[in-house]
Order: sequence, then structure tokens, then C-alpha cells
Amino acid sequence: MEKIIVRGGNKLIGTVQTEGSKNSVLPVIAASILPTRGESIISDVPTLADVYTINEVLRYMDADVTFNERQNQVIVNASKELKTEAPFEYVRKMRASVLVMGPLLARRGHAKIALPGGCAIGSRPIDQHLKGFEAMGATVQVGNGYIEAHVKDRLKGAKIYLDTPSVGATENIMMAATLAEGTTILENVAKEPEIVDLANYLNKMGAKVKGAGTGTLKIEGVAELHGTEHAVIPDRIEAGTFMVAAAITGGNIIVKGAVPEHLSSLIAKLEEMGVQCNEVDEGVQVIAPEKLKAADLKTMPHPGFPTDMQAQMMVLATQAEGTSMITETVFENRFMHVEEFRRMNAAIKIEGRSAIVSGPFDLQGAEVAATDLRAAAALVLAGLVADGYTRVTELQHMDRGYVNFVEKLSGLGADIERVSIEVGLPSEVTQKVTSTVNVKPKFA
Ligand SMILES: CC(=O)N[C@H]1[C@@H](OP(=O)(O)OP(=O)(O)OC[C@H]2O[C@@H](n3ccc(=O)[nH]c3=O)[C@H](O)[C@@H]2O)O[C@H](CO)[C@@H](O)[C@@H]1O
Ligand SMILES: C=C(OP(=O)(O)O)C(=O)O
Repeated sequence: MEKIIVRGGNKLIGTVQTEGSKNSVLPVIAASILPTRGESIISDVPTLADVYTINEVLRYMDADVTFNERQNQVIVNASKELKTEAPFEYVRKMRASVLVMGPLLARRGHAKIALPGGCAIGSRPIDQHLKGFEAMGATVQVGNGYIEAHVKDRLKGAKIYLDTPSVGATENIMMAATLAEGTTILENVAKEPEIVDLANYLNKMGAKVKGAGTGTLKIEGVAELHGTEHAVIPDRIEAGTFMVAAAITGGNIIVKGAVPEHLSSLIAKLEEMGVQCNEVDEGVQVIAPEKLKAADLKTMPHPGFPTDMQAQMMVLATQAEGTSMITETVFENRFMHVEEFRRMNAAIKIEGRSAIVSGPFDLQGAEVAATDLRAAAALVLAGLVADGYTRVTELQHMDRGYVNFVEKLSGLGADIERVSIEVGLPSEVTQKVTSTVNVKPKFA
């Protein structure tokens, strides 16, 4: 077991490099089982626990997967006949494992995937994914903890309207439609930059996807796809997390690789709160103001404010003068971090889907536990401005989405370390951990 110990008070100054996007690389690796010939070479792959998990899912299905961690490159060869199942041990670790369902159904006419179940941020159903597959001619059955989908011959192109612009459903149906017979029109789709990245990757494989980044996708099915090369886009949520870290600490940093167009809602909100965000050659420069101003925000599908930045923005609100109302509309239960912030002396009120933060608070260091990935990052950010030492546990959440978070913050001047905890001794013994790269999940 490990924890992060951070002592608040240091301004962050310097330059930090953004990794490749977690939310792009997972569907991109899942899509790499679509080609029946050639290798798929994916670069700028972050060394995240989720990447190891999706690689294991593909290997379980008999695809050849090589991860050159030093080069941040994954090579997939899926030309063999693939198994069509993703068991619970993988889906339990990472919900994005369901993204192999569309490609399997398109390529093999069958997919059996463990039901993902709920998680800390909400129930997260996949009804819209399944509705899409059914509209394309698949028969879907749910039983014994699995979802099983079959189609005789090929999927058929269809007109599908999503009830909600789900990122995962858009990706899963888009991938399935690339090999369907005829044209699929998918309406009310997600417009996130990661959707555009996946569509670009599919088109390089020989798919015919149009409209990515708009509300409607048109996908003309093709008979087969081939391997290709692709570099995933930079991680806008990791970049945004560092931008907030600079803003709360009175810092001045450059986030290298950050793409301003992917961050427009965040940049607009930071500027409203008094933070200066400059587009520079390497990425985005963030300069904190003397005093932060409160602002309301509401999470929405892209181009609205990303839910994956909500917890981090709550920390910013605790440091701003005045009342900020933070409304979560994407997930029904994404305020688990509030209880932990309260332990750090932030008196945040929750009213329905809104958190009301009347700042500024003098945060105090405390022992806190991460409840999900972004809560983990947000608690570390809170520790950067808290008085004394903050200890953050349950770091398995953080390792799903941040590479070397501690080392990067330390490089910017934070007083932070990650330590292992030896339990069972008279007093807790901590031992310094040198690297956080070794996050490979263990499969029994
Ligand atoms: C790996 C990945 O890319 N994860 C991201 C993806 O998750 P994910 O793809 O799971 O998120 P969705 O966009 O699908 O979910 C958004 C909302 O739609 C609901 N919904 C979704 C599918 C469905 O069939 N039915 C349904 O009701 C969900 O419960 C949720 O309330 O987008 C989320 C929203 O931006 C981000 O927070 C996640 O970081
Ligand atoms: C919720 C997130 O991811 P996932 O959909 O993989 O759980 C996230 O990245 O904040």
C-alpha cells in the first residue's frame, strides 16, 4: 500500500509535459482489433494502469500486443482469429473494457462482455451502446453477469439517435459501423476531441467516418480494415489538472503539449476567476492572480465544461473569494470528494446536484482517501495549498489516469513524495518509493 504525502505552501513554477490522452488511447487500442491485416502502431501511449488493462483484454482475446513503455508505443497485431469474450476480472478493473464490444461484434459477429456494474461516480448504464447494436441487427441478451450480443452475417448500417451524447456509446457504435453493410447515421453523438481522434484513427485504417466533432456521424461500412500508425492526442484532463495546480498555488507554469482548443471551457472559466492563460508555442502558460474570484460552473458534454475537471475546480473554488456553485449534470454521484475536502476544513454544502463553496478556506492537512481518479488528483491539489501535511491514500485510482504525478509536481517545486506504508509495526513505518511507473495490474 502506498500514499502521497504533500506539504502545502509552495508556488508551482516551471514547465511540465502532458502525456497522451487516457480517454483517447483506450478506444484507439480497442479499435486495433478491427484490422484483419497489418500491424497497428500507436504512439504517445501513457504508461497508465488502464493501458495495461486494455492490453491484457486484447491479449486474452489472442491479439498480439507489445507495449514498448520507454517509447510510449503499443503495437497490436490482431490478424489471428480472436476470442470474443472480455471477462469480469478486466471489466471490473476498468469500465472502458466494454469498448471491445463494438469491434468484436463487427468483426466476429459475437461478443460476450461482463456487465460493468456501477462505480463511485454513478450507475453508468450502457443501454445506448446496446440500443445501437440492436438497431444494426444484433440480438442482445443479459444474464449471469454478462451481456452477450450476436449477429448473423454482418451488422447492417442503421439510423440511430442517442438519447444522451454518451462518449462510450458514440465510440462503440462508430467502431461497429465501420465494418457494417451499408451506411450508419448516428445522431446526438458526443463531440469530445477523443471522438475526433478515434475517427481519424479509423479513417487511417481504411474506414469511412465523416462528421466527427459535430452532432452527427455518417459511417459508410467497408469490407475490411488494415493496420496503420497513429499518435494519440495530448491528455486535456491531465493538462487541466496542472493548470489548476498552478492557479491555486500562486504559480506560473507552462503546460507543454496542452492544446488550447481542447481546453476552451476550462480556460474561459479560469480567466473568469482571474487566472491568466496564454497560448504559447509549447502549449499553455498559466499565471495565477493575487486573488482568485469565485465563479459558478456546470459540467456538460463537450464543448461544455468537462466533468473530469469538476473535483479539481472545487479545490480552486475553496481558494477563491466569494461563493461558487458547482453543478454536476453528467454523473449523478460525482461529489464523493466533498466529504474528504470537509476533513481538510472546507465547509462545502451540497444541494441536489450542486456543491456550494463559499471561500476562501484555510485548508488544513489531513489523512484523506481518494474515491475515484479525479478525486485523487483533487485531494493532492488541496494538499498543495493546505497548512501542514496531507496524506492521500487509495492511489490505485490515481494510477489509472496520471503518469508520474508526484514527480511532475515535485519538478514544479511542490513538497511531495510517494511512500509505501508497512502496516503491522508498532508505529507506521514509511519507506520512500522511487518511481510510480510500475503500475501494471496483477491478473491472478
Ligand atoms: C474512458 C473514457 O473516455 N471515459 C470518459 C467517458 O466515460 P463514458 O464513455 O463512460 O461516459 P458517457 O459519456 O458514456 O456517460 C455520460 C452520461 O451518460 C450516461 N449514459 C451513458 C451511456 C449509456 O448507454 N447510457 C447512459 O445513460 C452515463 O450514465 C453518464 O451519466 O466520458 C465521460 C463523460 O465525459 C468521462 O467522464 C470519462 O472520463
Ligand atoms: C471517469 C473517468 O474515467 P473512466 O470513464 O475511465 O472511469 C475519468 O477519466 O475521470
